[in-house]
Amino acid sequence: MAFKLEINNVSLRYKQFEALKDISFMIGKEGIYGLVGRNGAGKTTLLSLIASFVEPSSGTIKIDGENPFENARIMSEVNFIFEADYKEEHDSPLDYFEFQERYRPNFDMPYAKELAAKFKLPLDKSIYKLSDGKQSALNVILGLASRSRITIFDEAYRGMDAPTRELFYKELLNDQERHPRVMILSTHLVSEMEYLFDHVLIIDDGKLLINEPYDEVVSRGVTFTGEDAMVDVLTRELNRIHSEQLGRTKAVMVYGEVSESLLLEAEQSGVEISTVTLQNLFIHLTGEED
Ligand SMILES: Nc1ncnc2c1ncn2[C@@H]1O[C@H](COP(=O)(O)OP(=O)(O)OP(=O)(O)O)[C@@H](O)[C@H]1O
Repeated sequence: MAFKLEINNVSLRYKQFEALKDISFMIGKEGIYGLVGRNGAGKTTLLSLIASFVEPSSGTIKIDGENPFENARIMSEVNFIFEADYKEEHDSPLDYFEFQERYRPNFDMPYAKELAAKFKLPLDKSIYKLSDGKQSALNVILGLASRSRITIFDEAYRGMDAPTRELFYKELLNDQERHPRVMILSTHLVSEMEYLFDHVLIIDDGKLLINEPYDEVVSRGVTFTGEDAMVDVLTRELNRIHSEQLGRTKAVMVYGEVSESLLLEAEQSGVEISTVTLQNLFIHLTGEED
C-alpha cells in the first residue's frame, strides 16, 4: 500500500522571497511521478518539504495521515536522493549500503550489490575519490535498493553520461514493476525521461501549473498546421500556447480540450493536426512567449 502524500495550501518563503505559492496536490497511489519545472521553479524546495528537510511557512503536509516532520516512522520510508557533496566522504559505497541496511526497513543488500556491478561502482573505494558519474550511480543505487515507499530522485542523473542514464531508467522501470511504490523524479531532461512518467506535475515560478496523468497531459496538446487564416479561425477560441509562421503556413500549438467537430472541420479544410510531446508542452507552457 502506498503512503498517501497530501500537500495542502503549502507556501514556502525564504525571507521575503516566496519560492512556493499555495501548492496543493495529493498522491494516493504507486507510480512514477515526473516533477517538471524550469531552473528556479521550486522543484528542490518542494521535494525538500516532502522529505521534511524544511517546514512550510504555511499550509500542511501529511504522509500516511501524519505530519512527517521529525517523524521517524514516516521518515524511514521517505528517501530523498539528491546530488550530495561527497568532497570529504572517506567512507566507501559498501559502508553506505551497510548503514542503509540498518536504517531502511526494506533495503535489499543483494540487489544493491547487483546494481553496483551493473553500474561498475567499486564497493570499497572512498566515495570522495569516485568520479561524478560514479557518485551519481551510488545515489541512484541507494534510492532503488532502499525500496522506500516514497522515493524522491532530485535530478539524480546529473553526473551520469547518456548510457548510464539509460541503465538507470531501465532499472527504475524494472524495479518499479517488481516493487511498486511512489517515485518522484524531478527533471528538466523532459524529452529523455517522459516515457517513464505515469503522472506529471509541472511547477512554474513556485505555482503548480499541471497535475495530471501523463496520457491526459499529452492528449491535451495539439498543433494545427496549415494556411494561416484558416488556422487562426480554427484556433481562435482555444488556449494557444505557441505559434510559428513560414510564408503563408502557420503552426499553432494549443493546450486544452479540442472538440471532435473542430478536428473534423480542420481535416475538411486541409489543416493538419498533430500531437505534441511533453517536452514541447513544458517549453511553451512555462516559456515567456505568447
Ligand atoms: N536557501 C535559500 N534562500 C533563498 N532563496 C532560495 C534558497 N533556496 C532556493 N531559493 C530560491 O528559491 C527558488 C526555487 O529554488 P529551487 O532550488 O527549489 O528551484 P529548482 O526548480 O529546483 O531549480 P533548478 O532546476 O535550477 O535546480 C529559486 O529562485 C531559488 O533562488
